[in-house]
Amino acid sequence: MDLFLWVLLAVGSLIFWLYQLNKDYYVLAFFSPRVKTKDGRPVESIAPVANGKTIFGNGFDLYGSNEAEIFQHSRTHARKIRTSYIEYGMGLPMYNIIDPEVVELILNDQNLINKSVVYDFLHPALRTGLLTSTDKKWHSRRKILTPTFHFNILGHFEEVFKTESLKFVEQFADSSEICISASELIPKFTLNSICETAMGVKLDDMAEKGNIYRKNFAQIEKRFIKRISNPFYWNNTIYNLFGAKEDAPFLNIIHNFSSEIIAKRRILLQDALQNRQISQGDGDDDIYFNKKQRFAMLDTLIFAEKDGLIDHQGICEEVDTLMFEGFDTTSMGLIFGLMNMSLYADKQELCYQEINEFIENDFSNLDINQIAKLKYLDCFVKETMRLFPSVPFMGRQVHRKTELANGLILPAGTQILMHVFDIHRHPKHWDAPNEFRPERFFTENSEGRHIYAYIPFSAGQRNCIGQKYAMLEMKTLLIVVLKKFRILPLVDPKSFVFNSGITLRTNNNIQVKLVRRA
Ligand code: HEM
Repeated sequence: MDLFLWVLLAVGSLIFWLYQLNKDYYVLAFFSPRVKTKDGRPVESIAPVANGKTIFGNGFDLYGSNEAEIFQHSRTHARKIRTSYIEYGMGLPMYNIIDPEVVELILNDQNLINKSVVYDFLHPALRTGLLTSTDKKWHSRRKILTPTFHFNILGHFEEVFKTESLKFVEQFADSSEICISASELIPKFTLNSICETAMGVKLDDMAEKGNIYRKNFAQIEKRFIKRISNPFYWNNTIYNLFGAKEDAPFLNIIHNFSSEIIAKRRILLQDALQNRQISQGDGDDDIYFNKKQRFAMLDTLIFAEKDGLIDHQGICEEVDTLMFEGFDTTSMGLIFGLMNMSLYADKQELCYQEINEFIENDFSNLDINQIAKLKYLDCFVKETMRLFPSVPFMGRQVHRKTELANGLILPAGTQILMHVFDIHRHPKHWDAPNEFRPERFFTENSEGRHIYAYIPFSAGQRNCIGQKYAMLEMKTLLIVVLKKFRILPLVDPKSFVFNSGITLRTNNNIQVKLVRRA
């Protein structure tokens, strides 16, 4: 009897202790520390807590889901909850943001520049390059790479975009009309462009290897999503023991591809390294640049290596990062850009008229200055990226307790998930958010709109370093295609099923019909 009482007392005490502890930690969500408020108000009055599918908070909400279900999970919450919300799972609070007002608080906070744990899942592929690194390493890499995206350098890259765009349309030289799969052809164009501009290497004699690279990267992306959907694999040790070996063959192929590119460029640069001249100028000229040879971003890294600012491993990290960031993102922008041209004939016509006004038929004046005059095309591309942001999601991690101006206190370890896809379609900030209307971006129609309602390239310190490059590349191809062809629709986006990926994905093969202009 005594024993029974002792057991009862012990169990009662344990329950009482857990009950008390549950105020500070979501006990069943593996002791996730709770988000609190500065003035003691209920958290729900600022950010509702989403109901989980199991008693373990939200930790198993995605368990076993496929890419489309994972994508829909966040969309459904955004539709139902209609404001930024909190989830708890696997020992971590997750602050899901769909409001521009809250995104502004996060992206402007100097202490919130560390990426969320999800980006750790990219480490095997990208290691810790500019996208995934933190603190001093990130600062020093950003400093090395920033000058390579300077206006003057972009002017040189524009030459490459033009040449590659002309090569793109040359494929259809014999056809008066042709149905093409943008999903298949565009990634080849963007991979060629990034290899030449960033790496200074033409893919012409490595085309097959380029195809293999793209296929293997797609596999890595699938593995990445699988890892997100299985909370047991969020832990690196468990993943390395049970999941990582399946990644190895894909990783080897992409790392070998980038190593081969680096080796090729090192040979090309050997002369330049021997006789290198470093411009002493300030600002515009403050970049390693050999005038006899076309500059590539990789050159900056190789020269920085000579100055002891980066090592070979660091160069590989940045090359893998630039390849990945610079090819898949612009691919999606262009695929959806061509699709929207095909779907909205009247808006395509406005782009075409404008292009005809400013760009010669032989493209002789197609340069960065002329492209800047194409205001409607600019709005068209922006609207495409609003509805189909190549990077639909960004994550940050709170490394020490942080108070936000909206009254929330986020404990250390909180994962901040910014859903760009939902922010870009937030009904409070966008009229008829699902309609394609480039005119929204006219200056007079943008007045009063929250600046953070549109963040395809992020904002703040960790914004996209390649945004001007990306816009230029996408516009150049659209200009060349539009000058030569009318673009007709072959797909209905209503039938699309979106998938979660590192970038926005759909299983649908996006095709368009090109009809040669007279
Ligand atoms: C349509 C095309 C593109 C889109 C929509 C895009 C979007 C973004 C976004 C949203 C981020 C922030 C990611 C985050 O915070 O997690 C980012 C970062 C980055 N992007 Fe882009 N990007 C594009 C093209 C490019 C290109 C062409 C390059 C390079 C050639 C590039 C290089 C990078 C790098 C290196 C970062 C990391 C910057 C840092 O953390 O300092 N991106 N991009």
